[in-house]
Formats: sequence, structure tokens, C-alpha cells
Amino acid sequence: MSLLEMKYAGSIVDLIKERRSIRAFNNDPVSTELLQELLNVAVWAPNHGNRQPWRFILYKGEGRVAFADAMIQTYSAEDKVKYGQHKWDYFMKVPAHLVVIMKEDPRQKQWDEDYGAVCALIQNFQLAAWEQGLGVVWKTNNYNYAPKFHQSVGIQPGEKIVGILHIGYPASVPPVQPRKPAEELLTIIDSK
Ligand SMILES: Cc1cc2nc3c(=O)[nH]c(=O)nc-3n(C[C@H](O)[C@H](O)[C@H](O)COP(=O)(O)O)c2cc1C
Repeated sequence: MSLLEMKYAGSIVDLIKERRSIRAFNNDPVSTELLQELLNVAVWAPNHGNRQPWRFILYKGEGRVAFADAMIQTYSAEDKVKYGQHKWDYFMKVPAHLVVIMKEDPRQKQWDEDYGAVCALIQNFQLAAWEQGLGVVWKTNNYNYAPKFHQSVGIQPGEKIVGILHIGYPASVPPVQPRKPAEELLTIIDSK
């Protein structure tokens, strides 16, 4: 039986507009089965040639120690002293971390298509999670690019981290960040 429940009453338009990036989580655990179901929704993202250029690593429970350690070891000695413990504690408080990885195609066109596909997958995941009352923030911190971090989490040569998603039930929802109306950005050409 599916764990996905109709928890959200609005339309897909409401869902898109009401989703927020969540950075503060409560302590409620997030089930692995639910995350797997959400990933099985997310993989319906458009992707050229059906290459499905993604894979994932999920850190939760005690597994978060390995994630937090991998992150901290990318810090300079000075930053470790200044922010290390605070950051480590934050990463242990976030219920789940999902590393979203893309296979890098050496051809530019395919690389671009695959990056677009993985980004679409992440947004699918964020929206499907929000529908379940689950908050996500998509992170692209410096350690996503650090060779030491790649080694610790097992990123292979020819792979790229597109994002690390911090996931949990929201402790607070930040205010809206207004968007520019699209009309201001749209050029319409409808005559010769
Ligand atoms: C590619 C990408 C990278 C992002 N990286 C970060 C990040 O490193 N740290 C962070 O706090 N938020 C990050 N975000 C989330 C944005 O800050 C967030 O989407 C933006 O503030 C708008 O807020 P909203 O998602 O609640 O509408 C990222 C979003 C995207 C699409």
C-alpha cells in the first residue's frame, strides 16, 4: 500500500506557489519508505533519451554521523573551531540528507540535458514532499564540490552532486519571497 496520502487540499498551482524552502525542522522522524515513494514520484521527471542520469545517497538516523563528519572535514582548521560544532549539530538535527548525484556526460549537449533533468527531478521531489507536509531545502554548499567530501560519500569520477536535500517536517515556514511578474520578463512576438 502506498504511504502517499492526500494531505494537501490545494491544486498543483497552489502547491507550486505555496512550497517554501525549509531550513528549520522538528524532531519527527521521516520514514525511509516515504522517501523512497517520493523518489519514485520524482523520477518521472522529463529526461532526454530516457537516460535517467541520477542516483541518490540517503543519510538518516546514525548514518548522519558519517554525513556530518564528511562535511566537517572540508573545513579549514580555523573554520572548524569557529563553526564546526554548530554545523555538526545542525546536520545531526536535520532528519534526513539526500545527496542527488548526476552522471556527467562528456558531451556538452548531453551534460546540459542531464543537468536539466536532475534539476526537474529535484523539483518534483520538493513538490511531492510538500504535498505530504514534508519540508525540503536544496543545498549547493561549497563542500558539494570538495574532493575530500566526494571521497567520503563515494562520489565517483564522472559524477556530480547536483544538490543535497535536507529533509524533515517543518518547525517553521519562512515568509514568501515574492517573484517578479512574468509579464515583465516576457517578449511576445505575434506578428510578422
Ligand atoms: C540550484 C539551487 C541551489 C540552492 N542552494 C541553496 C543553498 O545552498 N542554501 C540555501 O539555503 N538555499 C539554497 N537554495 C534554495 C533557495 O535559496 C530558495 O529556493 C530561494 O530562497 C527561494 O525560496 P523558496 O524556495 O522558499 O521559494 C537553492 C535553490 C536552488 C534552485
